[in-house]
Amino acid sequence: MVNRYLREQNYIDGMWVHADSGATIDVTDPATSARIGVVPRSGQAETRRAIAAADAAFQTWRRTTALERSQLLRTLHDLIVRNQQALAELLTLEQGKPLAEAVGEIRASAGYVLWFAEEARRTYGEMVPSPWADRRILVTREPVGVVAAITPWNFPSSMLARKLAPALAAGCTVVAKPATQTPYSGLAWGALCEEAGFPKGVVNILTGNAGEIGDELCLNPIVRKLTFTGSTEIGKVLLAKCAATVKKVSMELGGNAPFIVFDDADIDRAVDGAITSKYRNSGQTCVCTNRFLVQSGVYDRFVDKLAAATGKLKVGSGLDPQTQQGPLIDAKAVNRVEALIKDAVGNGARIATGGKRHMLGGSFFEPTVITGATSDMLCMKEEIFGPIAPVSRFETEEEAIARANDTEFGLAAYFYTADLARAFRVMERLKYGMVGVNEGLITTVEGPFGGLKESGIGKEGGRQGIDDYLDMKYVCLGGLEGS
Ligand SMILES: NC(=O)c1ccc[n+]([C@@H]2O[C@H](COP(=O)([O-])OP(=O)(O)OC[C@H]3O[C@@H](n4cnc5c(N)ncnc54)[C@H](O)[C@@H]3O)[C@@H](O)[C@H]2O)c1
Ligand SMILES: O=C[C@H](O)CS(=O)(=O)O
Repeated sequence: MVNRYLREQNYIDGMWVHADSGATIDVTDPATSARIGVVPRSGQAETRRAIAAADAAFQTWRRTTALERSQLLRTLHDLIVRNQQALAELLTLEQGKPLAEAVGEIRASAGYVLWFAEEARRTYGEMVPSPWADRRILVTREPVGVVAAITPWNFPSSMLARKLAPALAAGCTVVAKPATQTPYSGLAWGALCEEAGFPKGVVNILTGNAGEIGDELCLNPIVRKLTFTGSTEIGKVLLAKCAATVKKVSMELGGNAPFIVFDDADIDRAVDGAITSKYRNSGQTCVCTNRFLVQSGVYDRFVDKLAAATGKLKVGSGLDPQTQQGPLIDAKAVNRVEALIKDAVGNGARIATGGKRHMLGGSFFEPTVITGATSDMLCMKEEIFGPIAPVSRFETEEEAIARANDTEFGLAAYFYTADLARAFRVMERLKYGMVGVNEGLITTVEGPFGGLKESGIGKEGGRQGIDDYLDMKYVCLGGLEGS
């Protein structure tokens, strides 16, 4: 495969290197499982070297000025924008999403870099009025140091952008491990940072044995912060391991988004929002709607319109410009989706459209609407991470809010209503980190992204996104008699 950003080696201390053993991991086409390339199968030793390189680089990088870091990040942003097509093709090849969505992800990545190029120069401190005539009170914010970043396969570029950009802006250095299924978009960040002129060791990207690399990143005391995006299950494992050295942690974890449609909603707008929120990346996003709660008065109309729109979605290769639904990430994901449908139907749900593997075979699956869903079904309780839309009926606002909140997750929630008073009542009672009101696509760098409860800790993007990469220091400046 010819792509100027394809790298099949680790990027450590400014060098492209194989795993010490020379061992590799196959990278496969999500649709067919055919091998498309290899990456290093690294472990603890390579990770230790990457951490040491980041630590050495930090001693200099931390002393660059905010303006210098801002200018380098702008150079990085411009590089990403100029090469968005090549980066998007690489992303679609390894992850499968439609090329248009991949271009959107690359543009979002560039957006995070530009945002934090600007935020780099606004990490203000404070001077607090002193109670003592001979002393002054200063509050400063300083880079935390070496940051470890572990990212998922579903947005292999933008999830790393959300970590690299604020970390570099704050003056930190980074060791990143991309997902095993989609390593190339992560390694491409090494090539981009190298091309932009970031000093060696500031950014280090390595692939390999997730457990071994993860253990070293979590347990090595030189690493002062772990930022993780992935499943709640793995997030809990890493959170516990980071306790041993009391690291700062950011956790962007799983979701179980409710999508509530009230009787007074604009149904066509709600269906448009439902399609976007449910089927983006073939339902493989953390903020995808996981369950639809529809008030009785509009239930039949909403289901009919949603099923009709879902049935029109074009399934195919992500490289085909006509495709709206690419393959799931692998065969395991297909089996999981099938099992959720079987459980729902076995408990009385009905299939309004879809419901089985697509005729294209491989990891392609029919976008599916399930009606008559009830709260005891697995698809209403677990993160689906696939193109299934379970629809359940409700009677009252109280019932909708109670059911929406009845989950250990708290990432994103959506609801549609024309009633402003109801909008405020529901918005204020939903226990979620992010809420879309009459909108199904809410992610933007300006909005602080992150969840509550078992959906995570911390925010990415927004004014708040750089805070997790800074330590606050209080300085009492004495000996100022007569000042
Ligand atoms: N909240 C968010 O912003 C957000 C964004 C994207 C995805 N996600 C979540 O991510 C999940 C899907 O991504 P996934 O399947 O890659 O998640 P995952 O948890 O299986 O893997 C995430 C990353 O952790 C690594 N990993 C796995 N086991 C590890 C271990 N023992 N030690 C160290 N690292 C380990 C993987 O290699 C990968 O790089 C979903 O639950 C989704 O909701 C959340
Ligand atoms: O999967 C989770 C991503 O954060 C989705 S989004 O593109 O940021 O909305």
